Amino acid sequence: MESAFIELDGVEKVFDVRKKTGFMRREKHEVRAVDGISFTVPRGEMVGYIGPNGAGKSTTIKMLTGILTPSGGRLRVAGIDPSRERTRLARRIGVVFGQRTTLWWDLPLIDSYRLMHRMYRIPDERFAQNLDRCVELLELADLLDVPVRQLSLGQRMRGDIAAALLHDPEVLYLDEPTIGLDVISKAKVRGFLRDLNAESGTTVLLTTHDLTDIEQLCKRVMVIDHGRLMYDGALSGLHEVGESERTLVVDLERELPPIEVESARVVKVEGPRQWLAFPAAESAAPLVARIAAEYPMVDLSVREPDIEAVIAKMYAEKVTS
Ligand SMILES: Nc1ncnc2c1ncn2[C@@H]1O[C@H](COP(=O)(O)OP(=O)(O)OP(=O)(O)O)[C@@H](O)[C@H]1O
Repeated sequence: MESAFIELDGVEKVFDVRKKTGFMRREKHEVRAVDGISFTVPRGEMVGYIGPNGAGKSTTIKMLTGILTPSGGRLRVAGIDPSRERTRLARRIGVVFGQRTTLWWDLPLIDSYRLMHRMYRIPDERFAQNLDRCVELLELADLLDVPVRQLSLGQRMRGDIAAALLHDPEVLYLDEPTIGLDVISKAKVRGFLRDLNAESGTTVLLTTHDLTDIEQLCKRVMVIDHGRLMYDGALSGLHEVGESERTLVVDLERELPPIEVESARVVKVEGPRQWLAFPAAESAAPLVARIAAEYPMVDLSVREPDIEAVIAKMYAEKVTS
C-alpha cells in the first residue's frame, strides 16, 4: 500500500489569458493559478484545503481529478498521473462540487444512481450495498423518486454526496459541500463525512469557506493564497502562526481596578467582569493561578481565538510556513 496517497511536487498551473487593453487591442498575459505547490496526503486522512477567492483551490482539485493538466511539477493520486489516466482514476475518486450537481436535473434521484451504476460498471451487489448505506445514513429514502430539480439545496447536496460514493471511491474531493445549507443540513453532512472517514477510511480533501467544517472535521489544514501553500499543519497551529490571542474572562467578587498581571492585559471591564488577552500559544493555568492568588476571583472561562480572524490576519500578512 502506498504511504502517500495524494502527492504533489512543485505543481504549477499557468493560464494564458488575453486581456482587452484598448479598441481592437488584446494583450496576452499569464495567470499563475497554482504556483509550485508540494504536499502529500496519506491514505485515510481528512484534510482541509482553504484560501480566499481565486487562491487556486479549484484549479488544484481539477488537476487532482485529471480535468486539467499541470503546467509543471509532478502529481500522483493512488500512484496514477491523473491527466494521463483520467478514466482509470475516475473509478477510484469521488468528486462533489457544492455549486454544481452531477445529478440529472429532470430525473428522479434514483434514476441518476442507476445511470451511474452502469457508467461506472459497479458490480450489482456492491451497488445495492452502497446505495442502501447512503440512503440510510443520508436519509434519502423519501427522496429517491423526486426529480432533482424539486429537491431543496440540502437534499440535493446529500443526493450528490451519495452519487459520489456509489462506486466506493478511495478518495473524495469536496468543493464547498455545505455552501448555502441551513444549520441542520450542515450538521447532517458533517456527521456523515466524519463517519465515512472513520469507518471506511476514505481519504478526504475538503475545500470550504465555512471554517466550522474544518474545525469539526479536519485535524490538518492547508492554507493556499495566490497559488502558493502558506500553511500546512494542525488547525490549532494556525493560532500560533497567526500570533493570535486567547481571552480569559474573569468574574471577581466586586468591581475592582483592571487586573495587573504578567503576560496578559485587560482589554475590557464591565462591572466585576474583566477580559484579559494572553498569547494563544501559552497555557492559561499559570495565569489563572497568579490571578487567583492576588484577586478575589469567583469564576472564569477561556475563550479560544476566532479562527476566522486568525486566517484573515494570515492572508493580510502573507505569513509563510
Ligand atoms: N480556465 C481559466 N482560465 C484563466 N484563468 C483561470 C481559469 N481558471 C481559473 N483561473 C484563474 O486562476 C486563479 C485561481 O482560480 P481558482 O478557481 O482555482 O481559485 P479558487 O481558490 O478555487 O477560488 P474560489 O474560492 O473563488 O472558488 C484565479 O485568478 C482565476 O481567475
